[in-house]
Amino acid sequence: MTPLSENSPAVEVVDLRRSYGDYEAVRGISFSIARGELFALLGTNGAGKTTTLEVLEGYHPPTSGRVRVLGLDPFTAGPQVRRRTGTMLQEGGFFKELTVKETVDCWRAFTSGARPTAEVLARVALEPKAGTRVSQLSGGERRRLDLALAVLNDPELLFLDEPTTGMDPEARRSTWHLVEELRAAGTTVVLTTHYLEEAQQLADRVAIMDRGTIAAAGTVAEVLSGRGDLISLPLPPGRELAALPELLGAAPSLTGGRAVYRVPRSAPALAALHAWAADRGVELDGLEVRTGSLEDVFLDLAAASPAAVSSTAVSSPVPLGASR
Ligand SMILES: Nc1ncnc2c1ncn2[C@@H]1O[C@H](COP(=O)(O)OP(=O)(O)OP(=O)(O)O)[C@@H](O)[C@H]1O
Repeated sequence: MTPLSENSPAVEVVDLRRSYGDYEAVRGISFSIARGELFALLGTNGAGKTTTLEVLEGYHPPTSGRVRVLGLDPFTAGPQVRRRTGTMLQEGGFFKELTVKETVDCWRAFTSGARPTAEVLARVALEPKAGTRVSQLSGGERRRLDLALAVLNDPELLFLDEPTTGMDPEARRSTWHLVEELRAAGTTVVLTTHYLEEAQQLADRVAIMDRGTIAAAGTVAEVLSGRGDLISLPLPPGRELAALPELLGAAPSLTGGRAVYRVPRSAPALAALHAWAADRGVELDGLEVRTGSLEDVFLDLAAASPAAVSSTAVSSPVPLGASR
């Protein structure tokens, strides 16, 4: 067993490739995750996130490239890695006839160092459902049970594959709170999500996958840097507003009933816009300004590869596509 020094990364991926038959789902990606970091793997549908996660979790070997988790090869050293990691899969494999409490008791029986059942249920606010059969839980409650089981023994490294899918906004926020607490206690977290607000809220760093490669990576600020701000007005524009592309130095994209202009910085663009409007007595009704978001990065990826992204990306939190 290779020891993990304090400074070695919790996860190291070098030129990972993974094929299913002739189809290469992951095409040579590299990244590393420091201990205690929360890293979000984002991407379009079918981009290769789950495949990457499954290689990290030791379910598949890489087709080529090198992967280390807590200093170990997760495929050949599966049991050692699994003792120190927690995993919340997209689909939990529950016995549906057991109650919530029986499910936790059952998992505790074969997990060393597991927390007491009452504490586990309290962590995810499922105490009132302790006696309910798993088959009668809502989708969001089942995800909370999944999460409780993933953190049963306070893992050093936690894999969360779309943890809040199906949760209502309150449950989502309390899950974020729990994930933040775990991270504050030093847990490294690898998260995949289609909710971009979730990544913006939680992640120290993100990598955005598209068709098996990493299209952008860094802190959210780094990924957004240089992308500019967005100024938008409702459509149809008044006749005078036809001059705006020249004034703002950008042609608009037409989306959601609005003309959206991307400018390098909003402050000088707005000053020029208001001066221009005051000179001509033009009203700028419905003017909105916002900084760029991860959603914009996705919309750009969608424009480059329309088939890869669902068309539902409108407002946050936004599921950019359904789970497999
Ligand atoms: N067992 C498999 N056999 C063949 N192809 C597969 C298999 N699993 C995944 N794929 C294909 O590999 C590609 C990547 O799939 P993957 O599930 O890793 O993507 P993803 O980014 O997690 O997508 P989503 O966001 O839709 O869950 C997809 O085109 C998928 O159809």
